Amino acid sequence: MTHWKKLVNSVEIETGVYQGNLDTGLPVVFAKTEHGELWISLFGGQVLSYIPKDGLERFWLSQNSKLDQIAPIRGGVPICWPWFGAREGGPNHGFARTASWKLDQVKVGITSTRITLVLSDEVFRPSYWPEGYELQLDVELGQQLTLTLTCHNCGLSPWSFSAALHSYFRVDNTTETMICGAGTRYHDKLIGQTSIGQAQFAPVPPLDRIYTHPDDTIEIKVNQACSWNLEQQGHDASVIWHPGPKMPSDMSQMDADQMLCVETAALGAQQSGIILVPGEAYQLIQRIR
Ligand SMILES: O=P(O)(O)OC[C@H]1O[C@H](O)[C@H](O)[C@@H](O)[C@@H]1O
Repeated sequence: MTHWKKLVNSVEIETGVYQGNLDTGLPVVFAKTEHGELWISLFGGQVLSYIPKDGLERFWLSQNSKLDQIAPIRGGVPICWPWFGAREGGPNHGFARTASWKLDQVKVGITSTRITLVLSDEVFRPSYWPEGYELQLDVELGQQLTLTLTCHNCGLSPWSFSAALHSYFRVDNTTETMICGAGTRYHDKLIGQTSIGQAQFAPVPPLDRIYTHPDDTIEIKVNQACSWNLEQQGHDASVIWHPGPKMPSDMSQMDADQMLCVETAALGAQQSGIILVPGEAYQLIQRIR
């Protein structure tokens, strides 16, 4: 779906990089370079679309997503932080995906363009997360797209977090897609137990799996002729999700068959979180080709 790709009030802030709004008011950054096109929402610090030189959209964005700066955006690459999944007293997948990030810097280099967004406790410190933190998201558009999420502990005491780059990939047809590199061992969230599957498989929705020994590269074969490659760093798990027919209200049967979430996650041992001490930083990286 591309009907949302209209930029209003736009200003070119660096060569080929524009800041503006969608007609829903959503603040966005749009980049068009020799390497392709990229849309990023400042709400959620979320990449919404990436079309490299081959002209093929890598990310799925729900036709039903409101893009209203209130609800999480269903598509692209939401950032789950400071936790992945549910936690009592706070929103599912944490607050980073519904917070307003700031555009910090744009660097146009010889081989790539890097757009940096930040979110920190100075701007958003909810009562259920009173910790000192700064998040930095570097989105680098070069021969591939690289997303680097850096989490800093700027507080005075250690805290525990988990995180995911919750990428929604655009595929031709979910059930005809082949996944390779996720590993074989996973926690099946639908039945609440560990299972062992095939190293290469076609995802049949509904599925909600936390793969605990993924490779550094997962191949998503979208059809006979093409594959998306997802390289990961800093992760200890990869999540594969599709809700199947009982989908959330911001998804529709119309385009749900073209979606598959393959997510890069840092969850800690037995999904118990990762401890970050004051002054330390943690990086989670995705590279998409
Ligand atoms: O609906 P959301 O809060 O965006 O969550 C969407 C999905 O995210 C992940 O993939 C989880 O593993 C799923 O359990 C969850 O349903």
